[in-house]
Amino acid sequence: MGFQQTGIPGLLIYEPKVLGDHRGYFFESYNANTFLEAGIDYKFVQDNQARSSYGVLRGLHYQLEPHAQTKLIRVLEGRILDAVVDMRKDSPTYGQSYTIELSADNKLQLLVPKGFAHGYAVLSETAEVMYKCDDFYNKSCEGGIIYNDPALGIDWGIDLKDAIISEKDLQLPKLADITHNFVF
Ligand SMILES: Cc1cn([C@H]2C[C@H](O)[C@@H](COP(=O)(O)OP(=O)(O)O[C@H]3O[C@@H](C)C(=O)[C@@H](O)[C@H]3O)O2)c(=O)[nH]c1=O
Repeated sequence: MGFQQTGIPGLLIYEPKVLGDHRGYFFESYNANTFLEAGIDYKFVQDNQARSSYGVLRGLHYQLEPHAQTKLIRVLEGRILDAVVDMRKDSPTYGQSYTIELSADNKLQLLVPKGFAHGYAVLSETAEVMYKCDDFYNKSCEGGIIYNDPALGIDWGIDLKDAIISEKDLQLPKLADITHNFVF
């Protein structure tokens, strides 16, 4: 319960406290004070929700400054393999990827700071994913990394032959071909 480190600075796992009783369960899926007490102070301004079926792979995406986004990701239904890549040039873990299974059952949330690329693959028949963002969507600031960049070697937990990927995401470059700098 609470916040766990991932080994990548700023990238945290949050596990809410679930209160069960004879009716089912209740939990605070987000409480700004809980985050503040852990020294985490983001002003989330946009919530996104996406439904996808098995094999859908979205990402890896980020927004550049001045609209870079911190994201807090969780799953309302089903299971996903969530993946992030540290793109902060000044980070000791620059270029490292991190993956975690997030599901409606485990209720884990991943806090992804600015300067990371983010994506996920759906492991269950369907999945409903929700994430909070601390800046608004801005199409002109969008960027991304190709999901199968060999330098990252991300295991998405699905057979990539079955992956369902947008045309936009299939055109994304490798990390090594990205020239802009993310420094925070
Ligand atoms: C991300 C986004 C998209 N859109 C629109 C653009 C487009 O018409 C439609 C679908 O957009 P996309 O194909 O970019 O959706 P998707 O591939 O789900 O994009 C998302 O992927 C995950 C992995 C992230 O981390 C997010 O930040 C976001 O980039 O929704 C918004 O209106 N607001 C938004 O915030």
